[in-house]
Amino acid sequence: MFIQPVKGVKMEMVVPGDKSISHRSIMLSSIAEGESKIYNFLMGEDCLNTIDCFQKMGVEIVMGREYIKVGGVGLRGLQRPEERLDVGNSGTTIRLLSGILAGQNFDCEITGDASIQKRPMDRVIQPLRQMGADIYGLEKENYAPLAIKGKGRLKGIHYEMPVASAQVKSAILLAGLYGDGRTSLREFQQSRNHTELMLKYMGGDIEVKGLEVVCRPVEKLQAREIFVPGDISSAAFFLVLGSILDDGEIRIKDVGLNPTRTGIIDVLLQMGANIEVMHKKKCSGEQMGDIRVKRGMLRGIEIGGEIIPRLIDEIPAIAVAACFAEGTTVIRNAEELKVKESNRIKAMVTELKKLGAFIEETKDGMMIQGGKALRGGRIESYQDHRIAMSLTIAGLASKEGVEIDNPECVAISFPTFFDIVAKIMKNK
Ligand SMILES: O=C(O)C1=C[C@@H](OP(=O)(O)O)[C@@H](O)[C@H](O)C1
Ligand SMILES: C=C(OP(=O)(O)O)C(=O)O
Repeated sequence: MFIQPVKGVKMEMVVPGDKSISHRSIMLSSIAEGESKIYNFLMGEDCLNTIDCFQKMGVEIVMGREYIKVGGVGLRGLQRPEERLDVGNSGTTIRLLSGILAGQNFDCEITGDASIQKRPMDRVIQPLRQMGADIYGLEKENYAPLAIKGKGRLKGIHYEMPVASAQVKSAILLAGLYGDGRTSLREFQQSRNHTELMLKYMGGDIEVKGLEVVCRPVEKLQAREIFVPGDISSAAFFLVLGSILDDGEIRIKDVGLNPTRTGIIDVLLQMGANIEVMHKKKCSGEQMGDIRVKRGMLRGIEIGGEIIPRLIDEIPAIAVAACFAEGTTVIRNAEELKVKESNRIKAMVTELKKLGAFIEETKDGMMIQGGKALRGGRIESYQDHRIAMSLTIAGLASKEGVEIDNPECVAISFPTFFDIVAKIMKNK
């Protein structure tokens, strides 16, 4: 697919529903009691795989035009799937679902695509085993496919988290619903808290004290209406584009603004971007609002430490912004990027170099010397949606455009991405 360069953009857009919240909405509604309605659910491949897993466990999930209807079966109502569950490309699905499956009364197996089978699962296996779960890699220790022999009831534990990961935290909290008492954990750094917020919204017993989260089992979760805000991780590509094009203004409506996710806005503002957040409101326990971005004179900054979990998925897009910023940008403490859908540090460094960027890999991140225009060229997506979309933004802002191999992976989190890009290229 060829991405042609554009000079400017003036448009208002919406981005699809938040991926993290969409996954959780299906999981929690499935084990709640009663019928939930989910509005603005992300119809991306990852979230559709979550739906498929729960349908295979007997949950009735109906996709309507306006909302998705989930017939909650209660905490004890899931049925043993007749076949191996398949999460496709979705790390969130396999890790969160492991927590739920560990507490069931049946055995099952769960797997995913080639990328999932290379991603570390010991981070959930270890705490779940401490809770008494019987979970192991079927072919290779600590990797999918996983076998989970349901224990019915788990032990409440306290867990000190060695990685900043919302997926690990969520797996423990979801397993905690099946615990014999209090389950608690302390985060190493604050990660996204959608599981805590949604559990609370549906009647769960969750207490948060700083970096400590405590979960106690409840008799039931209550079905609710859930409105999923736009995904700030999808908006991020256009926040970067609006900041680096010569002439432009982009407004993105109804974007999730949960403070555990807004690191991208903080970083772009610190780089000198012209961003304004408006019309803030709260919806189903989550914050949202509109964002407006115009060109800013970006400068390089240092990014590392506690902000990393608040922008972990946006680092590929930030690397593109850094190419257009005067001076040096250094990204540190981002080792987690090496175990995502692809090694995102290596992927961005290799591909941006092909476009003419001055960028080097470091042991835990990258260093970018910005301020010179990107030439353009032919690049590879590594079948990783965030890489494909970040490099598309680089292409739109480049001198000669880019040819992207394997762009279809954007459907994992942002199926309408290239429709928006096509509009931008048409209106250039
Ligand atoms: O909990 C979630 O929904 C997610 C958590 C993050 O992963 P980690 O928990 O591995 O950091 C993030 O990268 C992923 O896209 C979604
Ligand atoms: C890392 C991601 O997702 P997951 O871990 O769910 O595959 C992502 O969407 O960037």
